[in-house]
Parts: sequence; structure tokens; C-alpha cells
Amino acid sequence: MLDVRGIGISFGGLTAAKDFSLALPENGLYGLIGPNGAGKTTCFNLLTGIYRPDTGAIFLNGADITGMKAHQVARAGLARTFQNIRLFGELSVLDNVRLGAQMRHRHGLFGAILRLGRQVADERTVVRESVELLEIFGLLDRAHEQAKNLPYGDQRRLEIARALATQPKVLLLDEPAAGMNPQEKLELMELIRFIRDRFRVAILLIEHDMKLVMSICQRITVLDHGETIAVGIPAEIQANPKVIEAYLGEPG
Ligand SMILES: Nc1ncnc2c1ncn2[C@@H]1O[C@H](COP(=O)(O)OP(=O)(O)OP(=O)(O)O)[C@@H](O)[C@H]1O
Repeated sequence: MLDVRGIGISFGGLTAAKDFSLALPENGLYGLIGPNGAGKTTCFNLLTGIYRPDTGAIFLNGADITGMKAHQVARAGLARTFQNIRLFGELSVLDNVRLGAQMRHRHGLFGAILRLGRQVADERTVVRESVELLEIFGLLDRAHEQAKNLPYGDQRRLEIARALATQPKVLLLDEPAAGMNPQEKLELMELIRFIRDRFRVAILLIEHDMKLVMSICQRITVLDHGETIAVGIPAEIQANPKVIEAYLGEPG
């Protein structure tokens, strides 16, 4: 579903990502780990069109998306969440998800404002889909609150709901468990599996919580200093001396 072939980027003298490859199958759940500054978020930025790779190519469901802009990548079916939650804090919970769903409909926001024929039908579909998502994520009773007023764990879930509203083929989650307590992490683990099955989406997950990554990911890629140092199933990764060394060298 997502086929990444040797992408890389340098900033000045620093190679932030080098020769990164990945073959994420339909409905797969893979992990991307590595010490701080290893280049994980840089890879997400390359995949989602925030950065343009200096080398390599990216294919989504067979289509070459290399060099596309972020909004084109999103339309092509690659959605993401961010390490630092990026919601529209002043907008309602429902409107945040609506904006995701709106992206797929032809007439967009202007159509919704003009309220003409087809646009009204589109808008009704958008609202229906958004309400369904909020229900699935247990956020429907907060639909009309401002997003910024939600508790932290709910904001993380809302961001995932908004990404799913675009009906992606592939979903990239950047540290979804960051700042969560152990109970919330357990719930999140279940939620990620549920999302994969319910929405039939392939998921690539960046996460520092090893327990979470090791228990839900089928395969894991480990980065260190921008380079891939290991790829394998969780048991292989846990026993890999290069991986252990990379993490032991990490301060704190
Ligand atoms: N736009 C940029 N300009 C210059 N350097 C950058 C840029 N983006 C990333 N880097 C550098 O690339 C390296 C990798 O950063 P990145 O954020 O991808 O790491 P990470 O693995 O996601 O780390 P963390 O786990 O701390 O989030 C870092 O040294 C970072 O400073």
C-alpha cells in the first residue's frame, strides 16, 4: 500500500534521513522507532509532502506521490497526526472532524456557505460522517465544545478522528501515546488495532513507549542518526545488539 524506496534529505551538512525504505502492506500495522533525533518525524515529513526528498521515491497504492505537496498527498490517501497535537483549538470538536471530511467532497467550504443543490447534499454527508466518527471515538457528547477545552487524551483521539475523516488508505501516527497515563495508553493500543480493522487502513506508528510498540506492531524499523539500523518483527528488534546499543547511548 505504501512503498517507500530509499528516500533521504539533508539540512545543510546534516543528513536527517538517509536511504529510508519501507513496504507497508494493506491493513498492516508497522512501527518506526529510534532514539531522540534519529529522524523519525523527518521521515513522516518526507512521506507527507512537508519536505521534498533529495533522493528516492514514494508510491501510495501504486501511484507515485514523490514531490507532491502536503494537501495533494492527503487527497491521495495519506493522513497523519502530529507529535505536538495540531487541532483548530478555537473550532468545535465537530468542526475539526468536518474539515477532514470536507476535503474529500468536491464543493468544499465555499459550497457549504453558498448552500446550493449538490453542495447541501455534500454537506449533509460530511456532517453525518463526522458525527459517526465522533460516536466511534466516544466524543459525540463533546461535539460542540471548543477543541482546546478537551482533556489531553481526548485531543489526541480527536486528531486521529480528523485524520480518519479524510478516509485515508494509510495513516501515520506520530507519538500518539505521548503524555498519556498507563490506562490511556492501554485504551489507545486497543483503539489503534480497532481503527486498523474497522477502517481497513494501513498504519505506521512512531512511538517511544516500547511496550506499546512491541505489543501491537507486526514489523518495526529502527532509525539512528538518520539511518535504518534494523528491520524486523518485535522479538528480533528487542534482541538486536545494534538497537540495544543505540538506545543505551541515549541520554536520559
Ligand atoms: N527542517 C529542519 N532543518 C534542520 N534540521 C532538521 C529539520 N528537521 C529535522 N532536522 C534535524 O534532523 C534530525 C532528526 O530530527 P527528527 O525530528 O526527525 O527526529 P525524531 O527521531 O523524530 O526525534 P524525536 O524522537 O526527538 O521526535 C535532528 O537532528 C533535527 O534537528
